Amino acid sequence: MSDINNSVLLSTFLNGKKKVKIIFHKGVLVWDNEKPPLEQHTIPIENVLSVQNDFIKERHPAVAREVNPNQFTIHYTERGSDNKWRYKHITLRHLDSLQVASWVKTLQNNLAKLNHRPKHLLLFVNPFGGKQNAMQIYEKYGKELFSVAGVEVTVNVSQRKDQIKDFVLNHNLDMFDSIACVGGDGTVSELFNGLVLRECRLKGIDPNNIHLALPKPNKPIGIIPGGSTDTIAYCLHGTTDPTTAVLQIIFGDTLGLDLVSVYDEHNLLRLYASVLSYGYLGDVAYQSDQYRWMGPKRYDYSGFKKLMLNKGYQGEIAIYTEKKEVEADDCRSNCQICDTAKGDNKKVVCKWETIKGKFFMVSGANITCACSRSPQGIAPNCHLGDGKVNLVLVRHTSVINNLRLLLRLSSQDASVDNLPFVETFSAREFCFRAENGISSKWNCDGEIQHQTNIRAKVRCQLLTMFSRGSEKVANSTENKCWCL
Ligand SMILES: Nc1ncnc2c1ncn2[C@@H]1O[C@H](COP(=O)(O)OP(=O)(O)OP(=O)(O)O)[C@@H](O)[C@H]1O
Repeated sequence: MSDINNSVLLSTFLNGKKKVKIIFHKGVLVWDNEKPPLEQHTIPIENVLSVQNDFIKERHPAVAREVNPNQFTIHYTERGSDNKWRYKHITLRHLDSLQVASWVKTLQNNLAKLNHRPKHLLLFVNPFGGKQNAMQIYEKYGKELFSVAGVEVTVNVSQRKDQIKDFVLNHNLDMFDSIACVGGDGTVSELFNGLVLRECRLKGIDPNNIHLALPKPNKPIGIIPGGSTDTIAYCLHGTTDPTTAVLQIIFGDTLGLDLVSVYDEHNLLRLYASVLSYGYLGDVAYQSDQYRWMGPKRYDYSGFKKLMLNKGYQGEIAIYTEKKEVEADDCRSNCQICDTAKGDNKKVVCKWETIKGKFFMVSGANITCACSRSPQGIAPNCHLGDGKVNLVLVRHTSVINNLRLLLRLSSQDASVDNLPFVETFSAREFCFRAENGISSKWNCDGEIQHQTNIRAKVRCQLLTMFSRGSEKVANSTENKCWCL
């Protein structure tokens, strides 16, 4: 770090025919600083992907490429106000090749110090989810950027459901320093379920024992959205923009994401990262899977049908909590609450509380569950890594109230928690038991879970995710839908 602070460079280069005065000082590149603020560029080295000498253009392909000693390119990124990161580059020329060499060497040395950046990435691609274009997403948005940043990518295209999970469980992953996937929430879920079970196996921990701490997978995980809703990616990065997701992996910065382990009476059923939902959303997931050929529109179709049916489910919910009221704090980049939870080893005193009733929907949200169609999500105050879920209970009422709920879910500003038939509780664990013999399915990160009576426990920051987090965005013009 001290070297970064000590290097100072100041030169005037040519960019095309334009003169560019550029300074590198205290790890920050600044150019165009004589221009109005909006046209200036201030790029910390952490936002630079690479710095490369250019090559002299060869007339014949058989001739080996020769380095141009008078020209180099800085590949860098800038963040827009909409949480989207953009890739840019600037080519700089100088008659004095020593100037060029000095800039390239200094910047490359500074970049080399960012040794948390991935170098060998294992990338899973699910060609089945979303619009079935995950491979095209990688080719279009990922391939070139990874190459510019010097990340060696090994692509593994999944051939069947659960293949990603089986692969990470059974293969040696030592040659990779990081793992990512192109897919939706179901693909991410396969990946982390496999990684946690792998770690349990390696450390001899019984994953079915709810009382044991689950081991953290030892590699950071990246997500490039390629599914239908992509809630996990949206909640991490504040957007489902694929370029942004690729850049989050390249930057190498991470944050801790809670996972929730779900059990029946005897065994671990699975771990989830976004939401475990019973009633309406469980029914929608169950039915919409039969309409997968419709693509993402299947959720709108099944969602509307289930909304009009207005089924209610009798059940008993027990929550384990030290304070059931939810604090109204957003989780953004460098979240203080998640930061505190990370290093917090002190035992909290919790107690069980029971709630009974007839519910339209019961959801244990591990993250806000925001997505482009539901900018606030079902649990707007939920944190990525605070060790708690927000349990959102929607009482069974009228179709009109269900409509109000769904309008709130698709609203940019209003949230569901102040509707009179919605209660939200903060919990570290929860149990659900169906009553009266009529039951729904559980929707677990978009996958159907058939067991009805379950117990769920939050595992604080079990995953290390590639992301710099998100900032609040003022307005969104994206589509709204009926279901979520
Ligand atoms: N090659 C494959 N063939 C069939 N299914 C697959 C394959 N690879 C993965 N899967 C499964 O595909 C399912 C759907 O994938 P995914 O969840 O990524 O997409 P989605 O459901 O469209 O998106 P989202 O969950 O974000 O709404 C997952 O259950 C995953 O396990």
